[in-house]
Amino acid sequence: MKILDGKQVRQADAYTIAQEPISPLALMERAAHAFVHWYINQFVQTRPVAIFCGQGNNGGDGLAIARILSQRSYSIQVYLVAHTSNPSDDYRANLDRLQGHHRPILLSSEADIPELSDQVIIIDALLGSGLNRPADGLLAVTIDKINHCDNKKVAVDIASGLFMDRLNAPSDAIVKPDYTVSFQFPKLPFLLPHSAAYAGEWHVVDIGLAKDFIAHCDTPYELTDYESAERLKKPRAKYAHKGTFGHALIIAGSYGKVGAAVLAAKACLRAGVGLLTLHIPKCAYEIVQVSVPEAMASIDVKKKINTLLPELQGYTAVGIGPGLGQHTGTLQMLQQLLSLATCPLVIDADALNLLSENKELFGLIPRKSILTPHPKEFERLAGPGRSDLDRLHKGREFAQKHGVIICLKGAHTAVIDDCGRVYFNTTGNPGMATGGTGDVLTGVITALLAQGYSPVAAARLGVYAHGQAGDAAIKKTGMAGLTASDVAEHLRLD
Ligand SMILES: NC(=O)C1=CN([C@@H]2O[C@H](COP(=O)(O)OP(=O)(O)OC[C@H]3O[C@@H](n4cnc5c(N)ncnc54)[C@H](OP(=O)(O)O)[C@@H]3O)[C@@H](O)[C@H]2O)[C@@H](O)CC1
Ligand SMILES: [K+]
Repeated sequence: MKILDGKQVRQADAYTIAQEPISPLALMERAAHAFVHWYINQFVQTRPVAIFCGQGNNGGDGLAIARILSQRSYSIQVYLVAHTSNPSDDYRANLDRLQGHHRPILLSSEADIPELSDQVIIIDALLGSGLNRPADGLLAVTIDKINHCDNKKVAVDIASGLFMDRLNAPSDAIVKPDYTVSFQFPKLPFLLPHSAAYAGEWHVVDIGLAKDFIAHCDTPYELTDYESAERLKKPRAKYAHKGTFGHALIIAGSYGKVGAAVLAAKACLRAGVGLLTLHIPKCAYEIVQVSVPEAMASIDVKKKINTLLPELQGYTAVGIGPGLGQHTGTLQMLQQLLSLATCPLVIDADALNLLSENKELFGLIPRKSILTPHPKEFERLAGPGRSDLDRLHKGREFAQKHGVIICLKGAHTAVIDDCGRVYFNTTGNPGMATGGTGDVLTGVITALLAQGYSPVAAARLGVYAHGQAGDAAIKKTGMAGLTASDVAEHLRLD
């Protein structure tokens, strides 16, 4: 699913109106019905509804939603905030249509803002994607009051006060909803850590904007959702043998961090690799042979760290990093690997830290290698970002400049390809913020690369499957109890 900017959404809107054709008012009605369809599946009729409306089209949606809910026997009360001398035509039309069903209350000062009982659900339709300055005056006061209620809150399209395409200042008044029901597309701030709190749990509803327009819309931002993940998957052929699914080499582990190598190996096998060799220091030999009997071991000359690059011939993908440590001998091995590798690599954890400390090695990284930093590791690589958006721009620049793919890990891990396109992941949960899940991810992506997936597909599908495994695992363990081993165990690539 694509993520469009405000201008593109307006263009999609105008194109649909002209080509379908459909009147703007009928399109607003369709959007309101799509919202209500979601709403009635979520909240029972016995919960009263307070709908706060502005005077743009977002407010028009709110009024249409109020009418449709009232026709469905929901008990509603509309509160209007007059913030412009020029209300939109479709706002006016829906205000007319509401007459006979319901009498809205106009809020003209702070004292008019109602105290709501706990049972009331708040629908926020004050401001939408047409926000062109921070909310102030009575709008800001109303937003503040809404935020101070414990009531459940649902934003129509986007939380009032949240900019779609630019950063808000920390002091801006923005509704903090429990849910956002977004029309046709998610908005970029839903995917960024600092603004995600202003989206709550977000849902996208189809309002029938023209599919051909959307298909041709050029945007750097997309989601990896269920449909796109399914499209990325390659079926496993009936007459396949273990050679069909590649031979992965994972270079991992050091004294005290052998577990990282084990986790990466288990995940690699669960993600369907044909053969796996683990290159490990001597101290890890017995641990690995016992805990991952399916993997072959390549043993380093050193007891506690990896220093000697094995012969690379025959491997279809190489992953390096989990539990590696940052010893000088290991750095030399990494340098050798970067120079000699003929296939793309997966570079994680300590291998990334070694690169950050030795930036002159960037030029050696094989093209289309996959780097999997968490935000701190990314800052060490590319410098600090002033904001999430700035970090994302830095990621796009870095990926293009060095011809690599970056998995910038977070709640919505961003896979950034070497053309600067960004694919936000939609699976996973906060339980996965625990030691070892990164090692599991390295194993999964290395397995997919080894099986012949393109690096971008391996990164997108790997990140998606990793999150999906975390989601499956918490059904048994709960969020707090989730371990990286649970994630590895619940991986399912078909
Ligand atoms: N294609 C779709 O997806 C569809 C979208 N639809 C809906 O339309 C919504 C977008 O509608 P919209 O453009 O009218 O914007 P919206 O935010 O309601 O109002 C903007 C008005 O408020 C004003 N204003 C701006 N900032 C302000 C501020 N801080 N404080 C005070 N005033 C401020 C500004 O006027 P100004 O005061 O600048 O003259 C402007 O007139 C979208 O979110 C969705 O809900 C559906 O109906 C159908 C299909
Ligand atoms: K809103």
